[in-house]
Amino acid sequence: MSEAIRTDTAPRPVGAYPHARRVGDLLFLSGIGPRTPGSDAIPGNEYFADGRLRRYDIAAQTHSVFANVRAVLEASGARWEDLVDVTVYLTDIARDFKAYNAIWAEHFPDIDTAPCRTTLGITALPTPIAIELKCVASLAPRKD
Ligand SMILES: N/C(=C\C=C\C(=O)O)C(=O)O
Repeated sequence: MSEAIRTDTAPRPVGAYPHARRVGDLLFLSGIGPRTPGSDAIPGNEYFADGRLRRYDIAAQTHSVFANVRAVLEASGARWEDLVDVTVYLTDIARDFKAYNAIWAEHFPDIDTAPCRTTLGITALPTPIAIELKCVASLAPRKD
């Protein structure tokens, strides 16, 4: 049996999926991006008059996606420290890895308690975002 979690404190899903699903002591999050809950605005994005993306700010997006992941965790009864595995998708890994990696270290300062991480460069994401996180959290008691 599993429980689907949806929350207004995270960006609305762009398809028919929940923000997270709890299966026993494990919590699986859907891919979460940096869109602002409620408005869909992407922090730091600037657009030309015709709507094309002019520039984006990977630092602003990275802080925002972490805040959104925190919101889903909290709505699910989990904490930041419960994250055990994170897959990070970047649409321009050559440009953005360094800045994103530095912000990651701010949010996970202790390597002994940080989640496992895999970072991938990909061609595109479904919305005009540059970073998306796919996370797994464990609600089982930890020993560290
Ligand atoms: N998780 C998905 C998209 C998320 C986009 C966003 O947060 O902007 C999906 O399509 O599976």
